[in-house]
Amino acid sequence: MTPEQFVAGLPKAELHMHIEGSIDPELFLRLARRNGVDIRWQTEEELRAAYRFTDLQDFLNLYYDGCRVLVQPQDFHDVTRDYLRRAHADRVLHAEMFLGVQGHTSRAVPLAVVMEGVLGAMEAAQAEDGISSGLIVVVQRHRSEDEALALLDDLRPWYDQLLGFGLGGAEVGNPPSKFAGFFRRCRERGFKVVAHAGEEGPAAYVREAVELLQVQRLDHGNACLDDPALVAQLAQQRIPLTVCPLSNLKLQLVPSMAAHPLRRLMDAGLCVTVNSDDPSYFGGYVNDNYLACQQALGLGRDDMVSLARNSFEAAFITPLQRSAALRAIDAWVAHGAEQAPA
Ligand SMILES: Nc1ncnc2[nH]cnc12
Ligand SMILES: [Zn+2]
Repeated sequence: MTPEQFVAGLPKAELHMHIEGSIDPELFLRLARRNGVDIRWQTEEELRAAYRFTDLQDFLNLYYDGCRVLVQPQDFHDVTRDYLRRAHADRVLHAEMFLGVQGHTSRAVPLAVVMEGVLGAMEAAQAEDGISSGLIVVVQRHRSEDEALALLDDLRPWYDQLLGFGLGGAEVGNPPSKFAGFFRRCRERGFKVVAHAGEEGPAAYVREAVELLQVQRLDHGNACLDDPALVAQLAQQRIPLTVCPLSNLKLQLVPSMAAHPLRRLMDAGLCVTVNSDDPSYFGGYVNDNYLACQQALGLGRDDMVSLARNSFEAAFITPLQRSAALRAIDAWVAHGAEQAPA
């Protein structure tokens, strides 16, 4: 069995992807036409060529602009349903998805349009493909904490259908401490909390996310390696990292995949997971990310199995879901061993 076949059949969870980052070029053009939205590109090739970024802000400028093609509930439904179909094809059993609601409400798209479209697609994916999913609302860190608090109240009608809250957007200059009150209120209301930290920002931001925001998971977290005491703390508390290798490469945070810190994070004893972040902008879905690491960092089957097991340890799922997923991994590993050349 080739590494491609092994990864393709390996049961996994994806825990770090942005719904708005999964509009593939074909859907993007279709939605722009459907809604009469003026865009700069006419063909899928032109769009793909535009997906070259110098840093996170350069990417975010294009990404927020791209959100303009999402207008009606059906648009939010289509992009979510397409992603979950694609994830199911990568043998993702469970996906936790980020939704950047403020990128839509700030364009006067009603909250109900966004939420009903996305939640309907999650139900359809569960019914049709058996893939489970959870929704995490990410607030934009360049906006104020008051805006985040207002959004938390506005989302009250959907509390039962939300997993939790996260923090995304332009990291440097917008430290986690800016949102300490918001995260406290999210926790008081019983939500899971996660935050992007240490993607472009320093180890000090990772520490703030853990100590001030009390996150249950770190999104990226790569910069923790600059602070050995912090690494020891993350390992001891078993706070998972949702690492996004192709994203880091495309945003020029690492010079090559061979230089990616994934292996060092794993060797430090951290609960590391592999994810796609914004798959259509960064040129790869979750299995592409596993394979890029496997090839550049020489990961063996055991490493890939560890990453998949970690994804279910880190997921916000029930113990029953977790044990079923771990059994599915064991079954695939046993099957893989039977298929191995003598
Ligand atoms: N890689 C990323 N970092 C921060 N915010 C984001 N929103 C979408 N993708 C993001
Ligand atoms: Zn992200």
